[in-house]
Amino acid sequence: MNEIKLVIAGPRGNMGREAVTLTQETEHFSLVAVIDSKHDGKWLSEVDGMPELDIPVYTDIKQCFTEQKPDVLIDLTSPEIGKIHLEAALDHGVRPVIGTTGFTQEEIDRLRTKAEDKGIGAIIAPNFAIGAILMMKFAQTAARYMPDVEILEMHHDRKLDAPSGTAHKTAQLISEVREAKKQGHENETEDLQGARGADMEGMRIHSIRLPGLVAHQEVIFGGPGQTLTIRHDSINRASFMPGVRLSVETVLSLDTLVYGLEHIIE
Ligand SMILES: NC(=O)c1ccc[n+]([C@@H]2O[C@H](COP(=O)([O-])OP(=O)(O)OC[C@H]3O[C@@H](n4cnc5c(N)ncnc54)[C@H](O)[C@@H]3O)[C@@H](O)[C@H]2O)c1
Ligand SMILES: O=C(O)C1=N[C@H](C(=O)O)CCC1
Repeated sequence: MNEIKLVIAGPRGNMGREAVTLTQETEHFSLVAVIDSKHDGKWLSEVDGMPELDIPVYTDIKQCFTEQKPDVLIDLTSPEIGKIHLEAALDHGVRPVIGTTGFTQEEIDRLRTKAEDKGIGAIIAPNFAIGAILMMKFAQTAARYMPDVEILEMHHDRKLDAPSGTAHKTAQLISEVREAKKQGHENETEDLQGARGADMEGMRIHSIRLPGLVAHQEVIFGGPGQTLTIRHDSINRASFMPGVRLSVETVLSLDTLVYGLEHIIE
């Protein structure tokens, strides 16, 4: 396979560190620069706790793209910054692989049009773990037969966004196969605000944040006399790296924006 020149945004984070390791362990991946919120002009090796790599650190993504001309950007920063970086990548003809969440459908549609106008691929992946993609696919299938469903997502307590991108995507996939439906008792009340969770087309989404967790989700279906629970657990961030690698390799041959790895692992 040809060498792929990569830039990682957020290299000091939990995911960014794993991604830096991935680039070092993958023969055809060449990490040419990283984008950090500080340490501009340093080498990665000069940043506390980072590996001994002579890779330049930039704080200005545009400067980075102009000087390094990477093929692919991997963004693992925050929902707010991920959006800005995706747009900057498209503007510079760099193919973005975005791991951050929080994109609205309108934003996705607009960015897809932009990617298509430029004729380059882009991937937004709310969850890179293959098991999580399967959980979502299985949940979509189950919802055709058991439309009463609640989603329980559980993450570490450093997570900024709620509900998780995965829960949101799961609800969206389920809504493609089931009619909107109010669940629970028609006269139910919330004596404590939020007790019934968020409401998406009648599906309830509950977000748990605790130290010790990484990323977990249960999709619980209920029908007369039975329940079905589909559960996925990421027990460490290495679980996301095969999906990151697949995304980088796939985005090169796309000419549109793909939202969700379920479109890639058919
Ligand atoms: N898609 C997935 O499978 C998946 C998996 C895990 C996490 N995530 C998402 O990825 C993101 C990162 O997760 P994490 O656990 O590594 O978080 P983290 O807080 O450990 O790391 C985020 C890093 O981004 C850096 N950063 C912030 N602003 C920046 C900027 N302007 N430029 C460059 N770097 C900047 C921070 O300094 C930090 O080092 C989150 O949005 C999270 O929800 C996605
Ligand atoms: O750690 C996080 O933050 C994660 N976010 C993703 C989400 O919002 O769905 C899933 C993987 C971990």
